[in-house]
Amino acid sequence: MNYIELHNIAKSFDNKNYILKDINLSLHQGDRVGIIGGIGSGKTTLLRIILGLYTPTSGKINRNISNHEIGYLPSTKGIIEEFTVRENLIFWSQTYQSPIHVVEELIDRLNMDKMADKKVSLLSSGMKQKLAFACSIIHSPKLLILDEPTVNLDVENRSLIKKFIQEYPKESCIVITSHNFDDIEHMCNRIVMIVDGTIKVKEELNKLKSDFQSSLVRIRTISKINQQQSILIKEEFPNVLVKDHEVILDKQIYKLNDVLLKLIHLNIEIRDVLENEAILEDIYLRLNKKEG
Ligand SMILES: Nc1ncnc2c1ncn2[C@@H]1O[C@H](COP(=O)(O)OP(=O)(O)OP(=O)(O)O)[C@@H](O)[C@H]1O
Repeated sequence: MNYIELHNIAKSFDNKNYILKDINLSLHQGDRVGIIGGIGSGKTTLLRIILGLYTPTSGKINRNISNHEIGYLPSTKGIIEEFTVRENLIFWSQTYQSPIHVVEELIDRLNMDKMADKKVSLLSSGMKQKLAFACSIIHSPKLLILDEPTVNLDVENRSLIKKFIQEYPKESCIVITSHNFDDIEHMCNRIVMIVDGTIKVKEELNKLKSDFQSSLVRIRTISKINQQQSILIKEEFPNVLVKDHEVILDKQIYKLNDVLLKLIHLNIEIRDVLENEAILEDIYLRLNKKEG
């Protein structure tokens, strides 16, 4: 079942510059959709269109879900600063008419007992993030829209939220934006990549990874690659990705041996060479590179 279908959606705030163009996207029951894209690429705008908070400039939206069945974690948090954590949860549970026992369950599952009676204005940004997440799921929504759910969180709480999302009822649909590709890989099975306001990639994560697996090679280095070395590598192999401790190349474009020789020539010590291993971050950088 499709909860929401977007057909040829475009959005402009000033009728001149288009933030989004030609957006076609369906959100199905069971989907875990990761929306990725650079800063200001239009991810939040797209979420707000899905939610009905922004009206598209053109295009058509079909909805098979009521607003009460949707949960939203905005990037700017919708929590009440004057209330305590528990009072916020009670407020949202009453707003959605969900059973009151859910409040205590969430406090327990999300490890919030120590902060439960603290005023929100006294909480750290990570604590506020966790509370905002709890508020967005208090009514067990069928469609859960999470704008950067793990931002500001420490490792422990990030993994708590990720586990919660992984265990969320399978028949729901979850849409997540994040700049943390590792988190997206752990929580999502479909990837939507936005570049220049259009959907550049809309694909199953596994398919995307297997498409890139055959040709990407990662050379990990012991020594840190400095700026000068990076420039020299890029001069000869413009399409490789150079990071502090690794060089990623596409075997369809360059010979592995040629790149290895170059690194050795530049006195860069090699740790190992990993073939057939694609991670979302590399795929994203590579797709962005091609476009640029
Ligand atoms: N209400 C608005 N009025 C005018 N411009 C807006 C409005 N909301 C967003 N924009 C513009 O739309 C563009 C996309 O913003 P959006 O917040 O959707 O990006 P994003 O991909 O979520 O960015 P980030 O990763 O930085 O959170 C930006 O240039 C932003 O300034």
